[in-house]
Amino acid sequence: MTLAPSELILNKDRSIYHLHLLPEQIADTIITVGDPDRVESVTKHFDTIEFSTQKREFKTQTGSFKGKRLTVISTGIGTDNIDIVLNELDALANIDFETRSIKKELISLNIIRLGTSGSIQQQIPVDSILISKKALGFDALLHFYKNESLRDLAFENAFVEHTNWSPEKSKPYCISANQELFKHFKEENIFSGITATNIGFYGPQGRKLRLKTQDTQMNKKLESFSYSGESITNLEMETSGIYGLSLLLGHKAISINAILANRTKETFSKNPSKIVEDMIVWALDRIAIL
Ligand SMILES: O=P(O)(O)O[C@H]1O[C@H](CO)[C@@H](O)[C@H]1O
Ligand SMILES: O=c1cc[nH]c(=O)[nH]1
Repeated sequence: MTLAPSELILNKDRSIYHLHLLPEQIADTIITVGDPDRVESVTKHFDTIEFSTQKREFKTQTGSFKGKRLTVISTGIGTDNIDIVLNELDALANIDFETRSIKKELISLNIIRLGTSGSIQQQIPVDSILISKKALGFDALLHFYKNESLRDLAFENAFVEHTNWSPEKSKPYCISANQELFKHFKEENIFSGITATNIGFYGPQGRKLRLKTQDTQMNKKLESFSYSGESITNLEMETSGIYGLSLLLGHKAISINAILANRTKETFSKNPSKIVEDMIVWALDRIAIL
């Protein structure tokens, strides 16, 4: 099947539409960060940088760390951007841009998010690092793809019942991390749990400045929810989309976050850049031996 110009969109230089990348410019292991400025916070540790580009919020650098070729890309904020980044990275790896057709041999990328997040459990303090064992998506991204076989429907239904989830919102979807990557990164001093991915930073994460939220008890309900001994630990805005699309496309994904806020204790890190740097340094050493 040939992909039409309206579906697989290439720029004049044959790069993919939003990311502005050519297939040979990405590595098989990709680090995603939300903030474009965080790309260089990662690549400043590299031995060499072979390539840099930026279009909109999507900044990319490919280089080498301890002999391993890595690409670091910023996604900006939200799962709407994750739709673009994951589909375009997959196209770079698995679509032949000359014939505009899907390759016979598909590549599986390692996708590692190094993000920031807010904890909703007392015992997960600011300035800690957390790996997402599962993601619970409050965004609607995955509902636009055929996805039933990937989801933990029993978990989702228990959560909807516990929270009395409004039918006006999209149904939360629950997706697991890649188990191999989860085991590779999990360590004693690193927290793990279920990450809720939200479609906003304020109302959708229960923050109240001037506007009232639809359910003022939502964060308390998230904190008290437990299913098969597992709890929701933290809130951010990309992991569910990364886990869902990676599984659908045959890539391996893990999301690691520096905890900047503790919503239960109403605290925020006094030095957020330090824990983000600590996370980067720790994660790079684990990524180098993947
Ligand atoms: O720091 P990043 O990776 O952007 O992650 C978190 O920070 C942003 C909100 O401040 C959202 O993208 C959220 O997921
Ligand atoms: O509370 C927080 C902190 C960082 N990122 C989020 O999305 N929420």
